[in-house]
Amino acid sequence: MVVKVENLKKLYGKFEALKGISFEVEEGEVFSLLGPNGAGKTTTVEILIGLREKSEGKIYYFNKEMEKIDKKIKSVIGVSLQKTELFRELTVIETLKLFRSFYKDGYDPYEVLEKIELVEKEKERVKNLSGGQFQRLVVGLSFINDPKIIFLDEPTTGLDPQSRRKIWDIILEFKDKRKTIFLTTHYMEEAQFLSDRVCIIDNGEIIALDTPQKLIENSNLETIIEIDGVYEKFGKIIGNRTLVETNDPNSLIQKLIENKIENFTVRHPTLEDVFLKLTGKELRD
Ligand SMILES: Nc1ncnc2c1ncn2[C@@H]1O[C@H](COP(=O)(O)OP(=O)(O)OP(=O)(O)O)[C@@H](O)[C@H]1O
Repeated sequence: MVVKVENLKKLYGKFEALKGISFEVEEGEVFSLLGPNGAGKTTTVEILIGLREKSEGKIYYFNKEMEKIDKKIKSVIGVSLQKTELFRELTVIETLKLFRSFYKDGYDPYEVLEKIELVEKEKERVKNLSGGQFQRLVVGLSFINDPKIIFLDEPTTGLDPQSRRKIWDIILEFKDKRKTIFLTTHYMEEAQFLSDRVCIIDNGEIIALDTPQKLIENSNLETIIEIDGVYEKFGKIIGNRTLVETNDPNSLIQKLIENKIENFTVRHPTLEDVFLKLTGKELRD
């Protein structure tokens, strides 16, 4: 086991942001915390990397309990935070070299430059990078010390699909190297695609934890029909769509057609449907 938490609690004043969560992260897995805004994902990550104090509970790294996250542990973890600030006037390569200089061991900055596909931007100032390029640089910095475990807190939030895909490729490369990745995201398709196990968190509590496939199987959801438009008598209304869960799609489709409803898609359930079933809420923003 790489990281384990037991009954982790965090209070901000009287507000309980984490209500006693427990989980274990195994070596070489992509473990995702999936939950909506405010679920407690950043709080969890920042406690695990030693940026915030826990209120209660136990944290273990490599089977050893840690009262404080010490320097030794910090040297084997990599971190990409949501609101990372970099020196805007430095160039990309200067930034990589600077961060590399903080550690004894690690990657050659030029190798990282290649991995994050910013070779053409080597001499560009950080302030001139696009959102996706900046985020790739942040992810690159998270593994410059060749860490054993990498924490990526919502690394793709706000990025376009192509930039998101590039970050996914970097994450998959880590995975191939058997690195342990602790990812937080509120994109269910990201969690579903990248993760070995997903921990669904809402309001500071874990509501499910398993492989994406098992989470879907155990939800007993069968077929989902998504109708364009609001039809309360058929299912749950999500924005301007209606979601219907059914184990008899054929008769439902017939019913829809009889009601002159033709704009719908039939699909397999996703983690988003699991989340909706467990919480009654949508995962999306
Ligand atoms: N420093 C703080 N003081 C008071 N409340 C806080 C503080 N930081 C976070 N919170 C609250 O704790 C809860 C969990 O926040 P957290 O940032 O961990 O959620 P999150 O799942 O990471 O959400 P997001 O995706 O928006 O970052 C939220 O209700 C948030 O408002």
